Amino acid sequence: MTKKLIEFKNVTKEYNLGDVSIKALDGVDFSIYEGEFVVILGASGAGKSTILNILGGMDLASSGEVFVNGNNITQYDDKKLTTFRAEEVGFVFQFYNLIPNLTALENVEFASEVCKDHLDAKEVLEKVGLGERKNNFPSQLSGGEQQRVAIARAVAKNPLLLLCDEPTGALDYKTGKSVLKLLQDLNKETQKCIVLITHNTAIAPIADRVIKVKSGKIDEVITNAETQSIEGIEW
Ligand SMILES: Nc1ncnc2c1ncn2[C@@H]1O[C@H](COP(=O)(O)OP(=O)(O)OP(=O)(O)O)[C@@H](O)[C@H]1O
Repeated sequence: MTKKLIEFKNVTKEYNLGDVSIKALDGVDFSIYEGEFVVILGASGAGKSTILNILGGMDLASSGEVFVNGNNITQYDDKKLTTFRAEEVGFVFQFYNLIPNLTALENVEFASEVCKDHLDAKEVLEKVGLGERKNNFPSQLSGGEQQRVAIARAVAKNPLLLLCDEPTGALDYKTGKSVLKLLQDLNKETQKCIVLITHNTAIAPIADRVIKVKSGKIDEVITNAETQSIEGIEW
């Protein structure tokens, strides 16, 4: 049986703003297995980013437990969380957050070289189709190319999982699709677990499973019997 990689157990998150308390997550339970491509889907404000931030060790749950690869990360101290973020999780955000005065290759190396089992930065850049552009600075690359560098940077760490927060949010339709295809291909080729959050229901069929979030709760979990290639999906 496939191994459970991620488990959320009754996770809550409350933000206290003066007298007002906002329940961003209200008893969230789900599991994600090794090698899965999972889409977390929900409307704006549903709690998607909060889930991803807690899963990536960037935010702390108010209560509940989060297991990653068998370890309860809610019990980690700051030092352990820093190592977890640096080595176990690859992040891809809507805005690529590349370092402007480093080349594409240097951006990838900078992030990965601190990791024990990192991959060869040049090879990963080639894999995302940017071998020829390795000496370019971010400002010399298009948005889609910058996002590919950001994906290479995340992949080169050889992390346990990739967390992608609206990775196509700043891209046009066609470029966004090619970035999703890259993620889908990477998942198929390397079996690296990918968790991608989006509000775009159209892309749900590319995932092995879809976790729907609504008002801080899990609304529904859908298993796609067959995943669809992004090329065949229009929206
Ligand atoms: N730092 C914060 N302080 C206060 N409230 C917050 C904070 N972060 C998130 N929230 C609230 O928690 C709820 C869930 O937010 P979250 O960002 O997780 O939603 P989302 O599904 O990712 O939305 P979007 O698609 O718009 O990014 C929202 O009501 C939001 O206003």
